Amino acid sequence: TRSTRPQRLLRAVQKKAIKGDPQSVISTIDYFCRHSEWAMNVGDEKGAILDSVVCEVSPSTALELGTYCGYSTVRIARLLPPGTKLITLEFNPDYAAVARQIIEYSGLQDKVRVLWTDGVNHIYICLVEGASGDLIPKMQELFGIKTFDFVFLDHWKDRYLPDTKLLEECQLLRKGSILLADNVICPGTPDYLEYVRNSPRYESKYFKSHLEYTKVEDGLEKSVFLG
Ligand SMILES: O=C(NC/C=C/[C@H]1O[C@@H](n2cnc3cncnc32)[C@H](O)[C@@H]1O)c1cc([N+](=O)[O-])cc(O)c1O
Ligand SMILES: [Mg+2]
Repeated sequence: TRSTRPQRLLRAVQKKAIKGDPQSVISTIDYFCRHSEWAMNVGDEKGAILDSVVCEVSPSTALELGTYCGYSTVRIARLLPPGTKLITLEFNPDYAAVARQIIEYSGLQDKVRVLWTDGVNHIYICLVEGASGDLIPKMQELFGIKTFDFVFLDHWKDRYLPDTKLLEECQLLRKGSILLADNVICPGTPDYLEYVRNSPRYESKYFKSHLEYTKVEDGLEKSVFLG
């Protein structure tokens, strides 16, 4: 059967990127998506904004919702000091398999710790297969996480708001926690945007950019949880 787009993206990384070099993995994926096949990675332009926010926050605990191929996982992990806990959630096993290989190819697998959700044994790779709605309530129990300093939202757009409310309910956000949301214009997350921009519990700011690898407007919304 025909390969999938994530598999073709992985093959491009294995063929063209320098093993153990995260920047080369990132550049290879961006080149592939610009010149061969578009894919829904946050991309280089919005990725630079993501980088600046990660550096500014320098989180000791971080959560990514929607790993997909692991592009933004590598972008984030390459900026984190060792010992940081970056949990990335992906419920599609095929995407998770590709992401794990891309994370390992970049040499970041020890930095990006994952705990499986099978509850049987904890294999330390930071990629958890499971749905955010099921996993968020288990963060303390499974990973010993008290609160997240940084959350990157890039999964199904209608999950941003329910998962943000779930993070609040599970007390996984503290005063000063930063939420950074991709695609708030395209494809758009209107209910999430309305919430973080009008809730007294958040201070929000929009970073105008473009949809990855295109000239279409898109942007990132950075929201500080005020407690
Ligand atoms: O649709 C987009 N992203 C959805 C991303 C979804 C990814 O997150 C996972 N997921 C979903 N809910 C989950 C819950 N729990 C765990 N993984 C989950 C899905 O298995 C997929 O790997 C998108 C679309 C465009 N676009 O131009 O069309 C551009 C973008 O930048 C995008 O991010
Ligand atoms: Mg996105």
